[in-house]
Amino acid sequence: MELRGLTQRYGERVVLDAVDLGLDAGRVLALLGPSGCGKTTLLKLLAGLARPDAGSIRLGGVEVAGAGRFVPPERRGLGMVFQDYALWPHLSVGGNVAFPLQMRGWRKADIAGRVDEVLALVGLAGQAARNPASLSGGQQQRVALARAIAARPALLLFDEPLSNLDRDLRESLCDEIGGLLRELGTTAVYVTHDHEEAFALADQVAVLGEGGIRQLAAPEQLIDAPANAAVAAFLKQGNLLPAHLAAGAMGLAGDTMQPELPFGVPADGAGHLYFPQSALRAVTDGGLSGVVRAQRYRAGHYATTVRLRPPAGGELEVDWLSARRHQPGERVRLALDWTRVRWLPAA
Ligand SMILES: Nc1ncnc2c1ncn2[C@@H]1O[C@H](COP(=O)(O)OP(=O)(O)OP(=O)(O)O)[C@@H](O)[C@H]1O
Repeated sequence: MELRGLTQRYGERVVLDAVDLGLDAGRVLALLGPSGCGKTTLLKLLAGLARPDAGSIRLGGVEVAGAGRFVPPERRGLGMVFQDYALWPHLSVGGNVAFPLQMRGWRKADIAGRVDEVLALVGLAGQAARNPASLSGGQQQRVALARAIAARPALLLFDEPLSNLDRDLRESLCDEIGGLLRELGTTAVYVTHDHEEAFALADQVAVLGEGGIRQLAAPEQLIDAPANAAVAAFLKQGNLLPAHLAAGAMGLAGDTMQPELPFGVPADGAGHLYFPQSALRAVTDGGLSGVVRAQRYRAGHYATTVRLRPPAGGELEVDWLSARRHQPGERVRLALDWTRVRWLPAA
């Protein structure tokens, strides 16, 4: 899949602004971003449910949208899974799965075998005769998944497929979809606003925002090294503290420090420190001073939120893994393991 300069406007609003994006065959890409950032718009352009205002889309080396060229959805070789399952209520489970095969002119005998095969793949062996309405939400989404993969599409598109399901089911089905995609080796684009889902499923995650891709990276890299403060703030996988550097001294949460920075010291000015919760430890002297605001026990430690003294008022908090229980309001001092700190530019 290759997008070049892909642009989509609604009236004055530019939702996608000259987006370039590539995905190798057999890989899974998650599109992650806040509500309204254009995830669904991008998916619709890929599916052929909308025409881009500018730019091009190539699938399997073939241009399906571009200057003067537009291949309709049914000729793009895609499978789609939607949030609301979108099963046809007048067809049985098997009828739903068979439908795209019938549309593609498969032979009857081949269709029956393939329907059984994909229903077994999604854990619904022997359920072909059932009415979709008699199934649970999770089972209905499995039928939709079976229908999407039945014709062996070159590209699978998912639009928040798990958001109507409860948490336990979401997690287990997410793992199953991930396993299935790898087993089939299908290229997939998966839209979600759930970070955990994106990290669990995808080889690559594109964080969308401000009309473009803020960062495209593997989950580990996004979590460990977000490209900038906006990405880190959206992902919430670590602590983010505004900081100010002037002549080697760092202004941080009301204190001035002269840290041994592990990174090349950037030019003087404003930025953010980014570090994992485990980079903080309690000390009796020095460090950042703050007040415990909330605490929750998690196997082996207390996940603790500490409110710092921001230099110019307002709220500034860090998350810290403490070995013991603290009372809300208790004063603490936290030292930072500077070897685990990154400096992030503002945007
Ligand atoms: N047909 C349309 N006409 C006008 N504006 C639209 C249309 N479709 C989407 N938009 C606007 O474009 C922006 C991006 O919408 P889109 O549905 O792609 O966002 P999203 O990232 O998928 O959001 P969500 O997570 O809430 O589904 C939104 O501001 C939306 O209101």
